[in-house]
Amino acid sequence: MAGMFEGVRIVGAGQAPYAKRSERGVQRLMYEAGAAALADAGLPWSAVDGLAVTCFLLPPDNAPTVAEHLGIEARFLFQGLYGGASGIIGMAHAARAIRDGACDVALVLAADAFDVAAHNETLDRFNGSIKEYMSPQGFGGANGMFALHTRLYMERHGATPEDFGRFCVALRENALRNPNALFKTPLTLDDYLHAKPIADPLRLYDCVMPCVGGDAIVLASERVAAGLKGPSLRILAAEEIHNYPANDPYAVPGGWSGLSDRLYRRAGVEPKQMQFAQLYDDYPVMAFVQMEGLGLCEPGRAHEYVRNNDLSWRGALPVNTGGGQLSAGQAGASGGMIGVYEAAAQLLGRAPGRQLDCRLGLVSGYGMVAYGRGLCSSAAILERVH
Ligand SMILES: CC(=O)CC(=O)SCCNC(=O)CCNC(=O)[C@H](O)C(C)(C)COP(=O)(O)OP(=O)(O)OC[C@H]1O[C@@H](n2cnc3c(N)ncnc32)[C@H](O)[C@@H]1OP(=O)(O)O
Repeated sequence: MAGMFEGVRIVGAGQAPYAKRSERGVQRLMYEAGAAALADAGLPWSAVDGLAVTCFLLPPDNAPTVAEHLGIEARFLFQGLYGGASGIIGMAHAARAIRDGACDVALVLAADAFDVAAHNETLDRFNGSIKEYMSPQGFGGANGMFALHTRLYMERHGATPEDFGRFCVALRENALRNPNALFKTPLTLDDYLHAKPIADPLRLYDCVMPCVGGDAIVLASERVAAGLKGPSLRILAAEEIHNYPANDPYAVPGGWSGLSDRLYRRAGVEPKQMQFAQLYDDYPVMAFVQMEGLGLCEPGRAHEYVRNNDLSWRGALPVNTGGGQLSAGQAGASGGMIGVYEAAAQLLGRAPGRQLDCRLGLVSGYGMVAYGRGLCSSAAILERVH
């Protein structure tokens, strides 16, 4: 079957390791992640002629200044404006540019240098409803909003704190095998349940920890990929949906149920074939909604799925195999690139300490950058070619 991204391959993945703090600026971290991905692919910087920068907190920098900083003479540039959905969207745009002959080798990258003051300012303003309705009441930031979503999910579906806790514990188990993850100590369900309250019902480990880091992948035309020694991946399908109308105004928002059928149909595969899922885990409840929308479990039943299935590397469908944002850290402005990186690294066989035996996997993204329901959702299915 002729795919959506015929003639395009993912050939490398790299990271600037996550850390709590660093003196290195965001451009430096992007350079480090890009250099690691290019070294992984076996390509020099001079081969790069396309760039997708997916950090949504980039201003006053922008994609041209990043290209300038990295010394890339670009024939394709993209800048992500879609929050945590941007990584997948940037990858898809870069793949289209290669498919259509605009460029041959594109870096898709993001990094976050994490400045506490700028971060707090952003969290109070980065979404219309938080800025205009919640922050003025002293209920600002993403923690306040997702506390409401979490409570709603609990009341509607009967989820318990233990269900969210099991999710966080599984991700920590995955992070312990990832040398680049921020969190290095085990987390028990008891630790989770007794952690400090943040915004009821959220506890500390329901929240991502903002950090420094960068993620990158390299896309190339089949012609370029054929000259490289390593394995390569196909993007079987990538979908995005924005401002997805919710039939139910009280449902936890998210558009994956609106893109899921198309995604699997265009990829020619089924949810049960997935060998991992890299979900956008800003809060466990959003990962639950992604599992449901993307057909990994029944609608409204993710909490039961988490009770009955091991989501760690030991289980049949490992989730967030590097620890996800909840346990590897949230290089928060990176537009969901952690999931894109982890999916590519796993399939390329370049996930030291945590490598799965896999050929096919799912990644999804989520951006909460507009008013209440004007959200950005994305997902992609990647396959190893050889
Ligand atoms: C982008 C999109 O479209 C959608 C999204 O992603 S929305 C999500 C955006 N991100 C956020 O909102 C960030 C959420 N996190 C937070 O606000 C903060 O981490 C928090 C309020 C949960 C905790 O902050 P805090 O109470 O000030 O903790 P702080 O005093 O900094 O740290 C105390 C300890 O807890 C640890 N810690 C802090 N946050 C942690 C977290 N989230 N998880 C685990 N440990 C954490 C620290 O490492 C520190 O440990 P040590 O004493 O061992 O050094």
